[in-house]
Amino acid sequence: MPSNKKQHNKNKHKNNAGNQQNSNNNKNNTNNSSSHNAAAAVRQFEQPKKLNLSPQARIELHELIGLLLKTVYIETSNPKEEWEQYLKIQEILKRIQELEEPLKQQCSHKPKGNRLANIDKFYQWAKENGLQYENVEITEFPGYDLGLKATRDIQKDEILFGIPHKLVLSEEHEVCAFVRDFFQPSNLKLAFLLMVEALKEDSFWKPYIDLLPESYNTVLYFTVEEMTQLKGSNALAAALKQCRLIARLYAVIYHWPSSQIPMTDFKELFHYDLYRWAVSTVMTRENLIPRTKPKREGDTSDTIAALIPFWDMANHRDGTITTFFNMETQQVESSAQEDYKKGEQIFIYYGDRTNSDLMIHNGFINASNPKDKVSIKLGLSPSDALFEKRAKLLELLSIPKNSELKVLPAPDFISPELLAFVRVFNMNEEQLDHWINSERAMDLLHIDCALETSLESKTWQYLQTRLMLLLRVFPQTLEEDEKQLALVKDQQVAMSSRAAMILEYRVLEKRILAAALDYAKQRTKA
Ligand SMILES: C[S@@+](CC[C@H](N)C(=O)[O-])C[C@H]1O[C@@H](n2cnc3c(N)ncnc32)[C@H](O)[C@@H]1O
Repeated sequence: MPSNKKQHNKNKHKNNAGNQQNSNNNKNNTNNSSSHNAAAAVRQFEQPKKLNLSPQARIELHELIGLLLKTVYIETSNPKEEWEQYLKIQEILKRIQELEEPLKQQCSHKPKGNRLANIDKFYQWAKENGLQYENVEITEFPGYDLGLKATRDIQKDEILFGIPHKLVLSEEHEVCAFVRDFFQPSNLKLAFLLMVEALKEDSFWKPYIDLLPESYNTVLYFTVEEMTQLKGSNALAAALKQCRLIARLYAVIYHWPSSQIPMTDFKELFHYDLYRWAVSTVMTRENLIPRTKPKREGDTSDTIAALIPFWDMANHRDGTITTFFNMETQQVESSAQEDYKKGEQIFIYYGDRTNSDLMIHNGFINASNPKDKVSIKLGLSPSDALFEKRAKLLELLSIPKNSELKVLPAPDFISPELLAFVRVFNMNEEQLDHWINSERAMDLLHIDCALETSLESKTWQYLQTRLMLLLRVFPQTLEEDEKQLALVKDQQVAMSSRAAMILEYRVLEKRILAAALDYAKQRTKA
């Protein structure tokens, strides 16, 4: 923190080097709350007025945020209403972003120019604070932005780097009680903390923040046109929900009392674009680490979300998780999941995620994702005369009566729970009674469970119809999308990387559905 007015004003107009110097000089003070408070008070007093919006802009913003709050709290009851709500939210946010543009322009979280231009300051800061890395460096890789490169041949299981706890940004750093209690999920606490640090010119984390991307490909950055391209897909509902949640949190934070916020000029500087950046930074880069401090009231999980500088430059490839928090050394350690030749990109495995999750939360997809799945929503109708019996049998199978069940890639196609649900759904009363009283009810989860031919045939017929309907909801056929994707990959059609990701996502989802449909057809014939 700057300790006097002169120093602060000087920094305001300084280049990065000046800020970095200041950050290094003050890094040991970041946990000293009395000097923090005193410095913050000075900051508030001397905050240049140009950062503030005009009174007219503030009045309009205030009204728009009121409208946004009303809109996000409307409960929708079908996909059409959800979509209309999304459009309304986007329209309000668009005007909010226009009004807040001066705040965005002045926001110090924006890396100055090319990200790699900030790399030396990052390394200096990271090394001074205990980062241990040899044989690995941050560099650019086409299609990935930044990534980690092996600077010599590396063998599987070799330790790649160690990152001390001091360099790990988590809720255990300075989150005030109000913020801590407000956000349940650890990653939302962390996003708030990052946002506050990004607004400080002299944050301890500045060299790290300056190396982060300026924007992301998460759904929070999708245009309405891009979101439209997800119509019919499995990912749409979750994507809209995410946009609505972050719009709601933005509006709620806007109304927080200044006295509760751990930064004096926060209310003047806070804006939507900064919030979606912070949330997206956390979503695309977080890792879970064990708590090092005792749990407080309301803390349920033993792990917390954390941003881990340097580690978070590694891109994803299928494999196994090789990053661990070493409690003895209090370091995050990562080992090589395979052999690497000098100059090759080093990948880590982010964990099992569907392409829908990857696209919504991580802003990329994995074309050969072995963990991909497509959900089908199924539920029992309370007006069904056999509702109670079906519900009872489903309970015996530990399947909720309203479920999202999974269609899987080859060679599985239909998950055991989906198959069992559809079997139960198609049983007559006699069959339900039989299976409720059978010790072998769990056999219904197995593909080759001995069932009456008529029930088996109804089951596969039902699955065929559902899969066909899911494919028909898309405005474009699989063949049309595949053709378009081939043209994009051959560079015969120009498309933004985000639009190409959405197109490829649709292709992958439809391929899973189409392959499962073929399988269901074969089973019907059998
Ligand atoms: C933890 S960061 C990795 C570093 C990042 N590439 C950067 O430039 O800062 C995760 C982000 O990297 C990109 N990424 C990671 N793995 C990828 C992959 N297999 N394909 C494409 N992009 C990937 C995505 O943008 C993702 O949100």
